[in-house]
Amino acid sequence: MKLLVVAATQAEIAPTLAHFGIASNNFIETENFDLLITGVGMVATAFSLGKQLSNQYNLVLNVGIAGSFDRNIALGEVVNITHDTFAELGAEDHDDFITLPQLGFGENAFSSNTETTLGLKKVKGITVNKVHGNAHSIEKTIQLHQPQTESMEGAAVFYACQQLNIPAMQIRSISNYVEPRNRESWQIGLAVKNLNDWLIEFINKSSN
Ligand SMILES: O=C(O)c1cccc(C(=O)CC[C@H]2O[C@@H](n3cnc4c(=O)[nH]cnc43)[C@H](O)[C@@H]2O)c1
Repeated sequence: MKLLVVAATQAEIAPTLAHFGIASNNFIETENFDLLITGVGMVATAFSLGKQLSNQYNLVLNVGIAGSFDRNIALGEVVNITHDTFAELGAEDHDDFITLPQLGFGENAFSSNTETTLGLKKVKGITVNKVHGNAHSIEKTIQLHQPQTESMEGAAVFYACQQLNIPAMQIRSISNYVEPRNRESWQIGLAVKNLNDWLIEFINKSSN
């Protein structure tokens, strides 16, 4: 199986690079898997995948950290985001929001199109350009999309993979709750450690 691992930043997968002795670069080919570091956000992700994604891959695995709206998910928990929506794509209508499908311009939500079972909690995410940090906008987003998690890339990876009909999965570890900005409470170190412990095991299993 040819696997492409996609992450936004090198920091999020540094323990995996160290474990496999891989020198850091934006695109790395190894014997068992390839690795793409896209940069943060959906535009950087789409551009980067546009250059590197091809049908030679049997699976694209998007990994990273994420925020959680759902307090039943612990900080540091690794989850499988199976459904992801471009939450800001649409039009404001005074106090209301018109989504892209409601405008008649196609889909705004994409899914993991693989049945691989991982034993992780399956959750529903949104992808945003602007990380939530305001009580009012958080409430409006919950009413509109009922998300459990939030990242800045996930839906872009699912979108690109759907275009080429390549199976995709999105595995993220929760670094913070989505709440009025409180950066001191983020647990990025714990999230990165747990994500990479999972990733190293997954790569080892899938290359056997
Ligand atoms: O300092 C900040 O405000 C900040 C905001 C977002 C991300 C970061 C990072 O250092 C990591 C980049 C990476 O993290 C994902 N992420 C993590 N938590 C969230 C969130 O609550 N909402 C959206 N994205 C999140 C994201 O996918 C970035 O690529 C620092």
